[in-house]
Amino acid sequence: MAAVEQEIPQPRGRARLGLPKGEITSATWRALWGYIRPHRTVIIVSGLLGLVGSLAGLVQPLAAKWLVDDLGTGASLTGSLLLLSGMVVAGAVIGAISNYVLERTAESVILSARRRLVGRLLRLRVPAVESAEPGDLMSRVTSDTTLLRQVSTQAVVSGITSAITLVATVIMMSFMDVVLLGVTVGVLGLVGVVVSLVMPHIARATKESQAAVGKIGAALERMLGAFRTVKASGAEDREEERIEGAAKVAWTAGIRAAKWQSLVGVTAGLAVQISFLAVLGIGGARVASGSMSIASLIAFLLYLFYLIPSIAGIVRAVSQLQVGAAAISRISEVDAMEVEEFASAGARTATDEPGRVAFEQVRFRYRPDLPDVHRSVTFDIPAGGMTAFVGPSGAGKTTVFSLIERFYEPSAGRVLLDGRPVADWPVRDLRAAIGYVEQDAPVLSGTLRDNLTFGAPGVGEDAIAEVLRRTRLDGLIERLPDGLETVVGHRGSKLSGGERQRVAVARALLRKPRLLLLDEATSQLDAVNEAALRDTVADAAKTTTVLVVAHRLSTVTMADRIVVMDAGEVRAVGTHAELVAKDPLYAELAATQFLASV
Ligand SMILES: Nc1ncnc2c1ncn2[C@@H]1O[C@H](COP(=O)(O)OP(=O)(O)OP(=O)(O)O)[C@@H](O)[C@H]1O
Repeated sequence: MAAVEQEIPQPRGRARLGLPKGEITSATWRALWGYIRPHRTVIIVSGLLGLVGSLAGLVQPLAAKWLVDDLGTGASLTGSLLLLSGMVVAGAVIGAISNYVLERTAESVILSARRRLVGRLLRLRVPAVESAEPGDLMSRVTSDTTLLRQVSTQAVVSGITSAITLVATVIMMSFMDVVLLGVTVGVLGLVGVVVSLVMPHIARATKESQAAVGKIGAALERMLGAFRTVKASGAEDREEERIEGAAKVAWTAGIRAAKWQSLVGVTAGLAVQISFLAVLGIGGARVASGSMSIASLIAFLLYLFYLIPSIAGIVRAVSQLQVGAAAISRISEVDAMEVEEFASAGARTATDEPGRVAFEQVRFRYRPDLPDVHRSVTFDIPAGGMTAFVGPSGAGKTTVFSLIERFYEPSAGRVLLDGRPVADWPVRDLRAAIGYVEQDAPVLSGTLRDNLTFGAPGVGEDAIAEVLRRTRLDGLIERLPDGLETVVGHRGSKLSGGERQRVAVARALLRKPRLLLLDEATSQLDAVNEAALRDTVADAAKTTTVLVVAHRLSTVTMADRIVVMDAGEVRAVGTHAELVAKDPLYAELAATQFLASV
């Protein structure tokens, strides 16, 4: 049959997970709007509350002016004092409520960002994850999302309310004295120039700092993932240096961001002080010349002080936006990574019949820059029974399983389950039909029960007991004081290698697979474990199709058929006896590689 040429999906991860660029683009605004949109009503209401609080404060200088005017005329101060106090209290209460609502909303923004990211990470395609660092991906969920807190609510609201308050204050000032207003605006204009020059530096430093935090995560994951190897290799000091190196980069970038932020803060503060002095000097002269009243000067000065929080609010908002933009772009990079289509809920097909598997001239390589692992693989495996895949290390045996599970797509040819190309199966339905035991038999942290029911949640106690018996794990469970509730440690470190394998097999069997893929461990098992596993597999082969990447003679001799792979091709198919007689490579493998485990 003719090979079907297909594009190899490119792993887009690494290319996209580099150091992000510095600018705030329209994509940043779009992403920011995406985070804010579900909470827009709450944000607008609390923003309005904040605005009311700020504007209530604006009346204070006016009340102060009336108070001073009243002092001059000898009228009663009670009314003005009451108004002033009322304004202060109302402004403070409204401000506090608005602040609480905003903080609460910000936490909700972080939660929904984390939810979305986690959902996305779990659905990424295998090549996309392989081209990224797990620790860096983790830091995007934990650390970068935290940076959304301010930008998503505080920055937006305080930026807008501060800008409105600033405009209102300036209008009020213009009623007091236009000349003094001109002086003030002139000085403050300088702040705007400095701030706009400095902001991109803050964005860049923050991005570097976050990227370094990602590197710390990656380095930690590497170290903790191979903790015993690190210790056994005496590599503690070197690993420490590595992690410290990333921490120092984060520190340097953080310091740089802090430097620029301080510069902005100082500039804003200085500008206000200078305008104050200028207004005091020029205003004093104008009062002396009779061009304005002392009450207007006092009110103007109060408005000037009122400008401080507005300016600080705008400066803070812009700088938070820079910080948030760094986080948004790192999070958006995960959004850009390739995910699997999950159209179906993972339903089992109606049948429980053993599956049929076929490869038709399959060609595959892991990355475009790597050589073909499968050059032209063709085989046909009928339903039921046990088929062993053998061949030298690196022949592409495990890759056969990865292609059946659709972790990768072949560049040419077809992989079929039940005569239907796996590419046409909804991914979840396809995987629901398969039980897969990887070579290193991963066991997850948690209890034995968690691990057993991982692929079949809700499975009954009887089914668990039955599978435990079949995998000879019943004895182990009885010996353990906590039985099925025993915590197995990180990656099952509290279990022996053989036990881990049997737990992985039991987990796969509990899914009642129509196709069981078993990548046999290359490590030697003791006689009891090996016999237990062999019996389990032989037993499973009665009701399901079992494919085993075999490393043991005991496995191949009981196989119904053996597929011999070499250099990305199938070179022979037959039984043990047939292949020993007709295939020199198999005869050699049988005589050398497998003999050790007889
Ligand atoms: N994720 C991957 N990315 C890039 N190359 C890979 C990847 N997985 C495997 N390879 C390469 O593909 C080739 C075939 O690997 P595969 O695991 O299928 O071999 P195998 O026949 O199962 O070997 P073994 O008997 O040692 O387990 C090897 O050269 C391996 O280095």
